[in-house]
Amino acid sequence: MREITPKRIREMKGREKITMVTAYDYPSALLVDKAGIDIVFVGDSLGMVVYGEPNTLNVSMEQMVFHTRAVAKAVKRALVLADMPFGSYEISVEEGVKNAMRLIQAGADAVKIEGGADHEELVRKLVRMGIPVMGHTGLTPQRYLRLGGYRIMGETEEEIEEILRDAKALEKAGAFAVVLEFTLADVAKLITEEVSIPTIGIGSGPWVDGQVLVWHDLLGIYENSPPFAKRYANLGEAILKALQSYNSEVKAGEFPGREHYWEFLDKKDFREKAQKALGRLGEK
Ligand SMILES: Nc1nc(=O)c2c([nH]1)NC[C@@H]1CN(c3ccc(C(=O)N[C@@H](CCC(=O)O)C(=O)O)cc3)CN21
Ligand SMILES: CC(C)C(=O)C(=O)O
Ligand SMILES: [Mg+2]
Repeated sequence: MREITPKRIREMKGREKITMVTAYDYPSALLVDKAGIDIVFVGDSLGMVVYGEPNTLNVSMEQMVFHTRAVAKAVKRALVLADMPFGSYEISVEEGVKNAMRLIQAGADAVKIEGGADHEELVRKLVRMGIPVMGHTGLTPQRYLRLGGYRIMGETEEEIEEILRDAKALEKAGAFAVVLEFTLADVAKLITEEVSIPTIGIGSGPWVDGQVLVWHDLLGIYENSPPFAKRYANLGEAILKALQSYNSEVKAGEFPGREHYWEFLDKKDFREKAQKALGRLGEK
């Protein structure tokens, strides 16, 4: 059992801000855990930042299982959360249960589902079975086609009502937290006050119980980051410089240098061995 549990996350509301960052592979998950981040999150955003898709609609259960397994191997302390991808939980509660179990068996401590009111039954069933669930409302990227792109949510009375209904449904069904993505900050504040479970915001302002960012946005290794993401480093630039140095050093014959290879000290010894090896090959 890892140190950060859904119960701990729940208890952080009103006491300490919750931090969450995505990771999709072993080395990045090691670093997120080591940094003291509370939740290491295998998001379906991997479809975009790892696989180059224009949205998150083509992410499969297989991809989520493989990436979750790699991340889970690295994490000792943080809570490991895995996204349920598009198509893995909408058709029936049974399919949702089966797929959530696959993510748990791959090493996740909890799963995240987009939507709230529409999936109350699934959330309740998973929680009863012992699978902790995080909800997700506001901008739900899996509704990309209906929304006609990614945009801020909660401008109209109807949208505010929908977000409130989702958050309250999730609380009632037993979810341990809810992501509020790209809502007006006032709406996120209202939700945070209206529900007893922690709200984790992304692009929804400061009046929430925690924040989540995508690894590639935070580190500056993705060109199409959303406008609300903050770049804490410019690793894209650093990586490009390193690759250009390698390229020019190989072309110039400067790499590998003397410290990066091993040679026979006794050249005569080598010539004799090579002679014998060549001769033996010739006999065949
Ligand atoms: N790299 C990355 N970071 C994220 O935070 C993230 C993903 N990918 N993929 C899944 C969702 C999608 N997200 C997004 C992406 C773009 C905007 C956005 O508002 N972009 C433009 C407009 C784009 C459009 O017109 O479609 C903007 O300037 O508002 C918002 C949320 C947040 N999530
Ligand atoms: C944007 C976050 C919350 C997400 O769902 C993801 O990275 O997949
Ligand atoms: Mg997601």
